[in-house]
Amino acid sequence: MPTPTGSVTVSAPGKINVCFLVGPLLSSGYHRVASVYQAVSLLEHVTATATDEPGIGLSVEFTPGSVLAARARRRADSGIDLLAAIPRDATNLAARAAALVLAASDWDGGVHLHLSKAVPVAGGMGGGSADAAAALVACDALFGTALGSRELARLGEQLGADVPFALLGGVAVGLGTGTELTPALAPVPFHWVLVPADFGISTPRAFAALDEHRRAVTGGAGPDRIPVPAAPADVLHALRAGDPQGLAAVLHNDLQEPALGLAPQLRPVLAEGLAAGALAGIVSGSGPTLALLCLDEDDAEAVATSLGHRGIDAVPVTGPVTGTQILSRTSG
Ligand SMILES: C[C@@](CO)(OP(=O)(O)O)[C@H](O)COP(=O)(O)OP(=O)(O)OC[C@H]1O[C@@H](n2ccc(N)nc2=O)[C@H](O)[C@@H]1O
Ligand SMILES: Nc1ncnc2c1ncn2[C@@H]1O[C@H](COP(=O)(O)OP(=O)(O)O)[C@@H](O)[C@H]1O
Repeated sequence: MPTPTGSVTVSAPGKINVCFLVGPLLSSGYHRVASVYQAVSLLEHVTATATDEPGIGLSVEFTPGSVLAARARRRADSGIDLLAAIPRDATNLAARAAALVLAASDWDGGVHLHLSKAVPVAGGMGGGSADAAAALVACDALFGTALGSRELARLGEQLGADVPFALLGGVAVGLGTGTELTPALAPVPFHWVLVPADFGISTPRAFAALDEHRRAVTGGAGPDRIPVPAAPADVLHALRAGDPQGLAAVLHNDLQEPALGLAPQLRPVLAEGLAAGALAGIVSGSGPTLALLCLDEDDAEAVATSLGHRGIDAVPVTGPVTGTQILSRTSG
């Protein structure tokens, strides 16, 4: 392998689960799911730079011009540092990804990762997973490990259930714990308005709340007895047909009620989104980001503007978009 020099910058998308069905609880603590992922045009960027000193360095910013950056500036005025929610040590998903690629390389130096974040943190949109996917691809290109997409997906799976999808992008069905991916067709863009919350929801807490609810309604029967969910044909049909009204009718997330139970203040925001003209609204993944599906680009702009007038941050996006992409490479 050649000596790594310079930097590689890679982008990776956040995601919405347009359908998320949660099946049985496994002994690993994970659940079997059927997830229909759609990658959307809210991107994370990771720049990996080779360093002579061993180890993994990390710096993080909110992408200049993003809603996250604007919000962070407002909160900084009240003495709150929103970047503090992002781990800067070896537990950061991007650092863990870099460590896996370093281990597969013969480079005895290190790497510095710079994360530029536009996806809400702990928002149910897979931002950390996107950072991990981007770091895997950036380090693979930097170290010349040429791991290939299957091996990168295998490493991604070790980092989190959403990482393989962030590598792939587009639209895909995820079975197993969400990592067994089959790409699906969605030839026409869909228009969404994202409403990021100013707090996070822990993914394990949302799954645990669902399990508790299931225990309560089944009179104690275990969440391990829930049937294994299958890919939803109606959702895949609406995506293939490019039919936003059809998709609006079948959006579904088993984690929505648990997330709304943990964050009831989201209910009126969902209602405001519908009143502003969205076709339907859903909690993305384990929340708390809301994804409002709109008829077309003009409607999405109008819904975002209307919510903005009511003091609610709202970001129009489209999907599907591609997975990880190498954007630039400098040679030191
Ligand atoms: C819910 C989803 C929907 O896409 O996304 P987010 O809301 O986190 O973005 C995913 O299933 C999350 O993916 P990810 O955030 O990568 O999860 P991981 O780090 O692998 O797992 C965190 C924890 O979530 C729970 N978990 C995750 C996936 C799964 N199939 N079953 C689970 O029960 C487990 O408690 C696990 O310890
Ligand atoms: N690169 C990263 N960006 C954001 N959060 C990270 C990252 N690495 C680790 N984390 C941790 O993972 C948690 C979930 O982050 P994130 O991926 O943004 O949300 P979600 O799993 O809801 O999509 C955060 O609360 C944080 O503690």
